[in-house]
Amino acid sequence: MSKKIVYEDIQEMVEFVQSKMTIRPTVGIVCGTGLGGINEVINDKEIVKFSDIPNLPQTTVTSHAGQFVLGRLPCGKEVMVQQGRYHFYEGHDQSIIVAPIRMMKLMGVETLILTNAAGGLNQSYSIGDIMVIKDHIYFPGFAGNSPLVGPNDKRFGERFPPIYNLYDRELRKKMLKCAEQLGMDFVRHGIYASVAGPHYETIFDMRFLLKNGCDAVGMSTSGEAICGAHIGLKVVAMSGVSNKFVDSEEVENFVDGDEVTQVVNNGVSYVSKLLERFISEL
Ligand SMILES: O=P(O)(O)O[C@@H]1C[C@H](O)[C@@H](CO)O1
Ligand SMILES: Nc1nc2[nH]cnc2c(=O)[nH]1
Repeated sequence: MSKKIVYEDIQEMVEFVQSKMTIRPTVGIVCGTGLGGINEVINDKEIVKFSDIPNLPQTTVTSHAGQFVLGRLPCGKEVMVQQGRYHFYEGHDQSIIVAPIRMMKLMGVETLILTNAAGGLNQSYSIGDIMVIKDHIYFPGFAGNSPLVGPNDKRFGERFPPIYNLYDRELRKKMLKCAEQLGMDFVRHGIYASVAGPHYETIFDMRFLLKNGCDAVGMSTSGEAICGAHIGLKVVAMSGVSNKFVDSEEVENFVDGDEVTQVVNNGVSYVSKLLERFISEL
């Protein structure tokens, strides 16, 4: 387990990044597996690798680049893109997983957009659909693995943050409206089950999640969202559906890691189009 990152560490990281960058972002984007496409439309790019920033380890997931890209979208908004994230299953302390979110806040970000690759549970979903996250069930949090466990530093936020409207209602409405305007009828609105991984689910895991109202399942996002709300960011999140639950005991497997990246890569242009429109309307 890596060391715990405290407020002063985040300040040091932000000072380092700001000493090298001229962009002052108001929107933060976390790119999930295969969802780095927004970078292609960013102008005036400034890039810093996680491994160059004090206190941050490199990500261990091959499809996650491990860098921040700062720059300007065609609409003029300045953004900070986290290309690659830390996952709980990599063995990181929770404070590492959420450190980039806390950095974003100290750098001036107001709106946080989280993306991920997820398995579709809802049988009306298709591979390649995008799901705007309405709410989540955060299983690691139930089991005592919230990023907010431990001494609370008030500079990050209050001890008992209410998260009733975690995935901000107004932002979700705006995102869904943008999807409609763009004619993206494959954009859904559903419930994300966040599990620890790294193993995928058994048939009965999937049946349990589905019965309890979950539409998609993945291994990230919820802790980052909670941490974002704790520190005062407005949060919106979406999943790219990379595979689909097949409820049959005859099927050998319904998901494989390489396929997840491949499928999401194919849908990237849609995700970045949607994000570009959404950010231009913030
Ligand atoms: O970072 P995300 O949530 O997109 O990554 C998902 C979850 C696992 O890392 C991996 C499993 O397929 O993809
Ligand atoms: N836990 C989990 N994570 C995923 N990420 C992409 N697909 C899946 C899936 O089916 N299950």
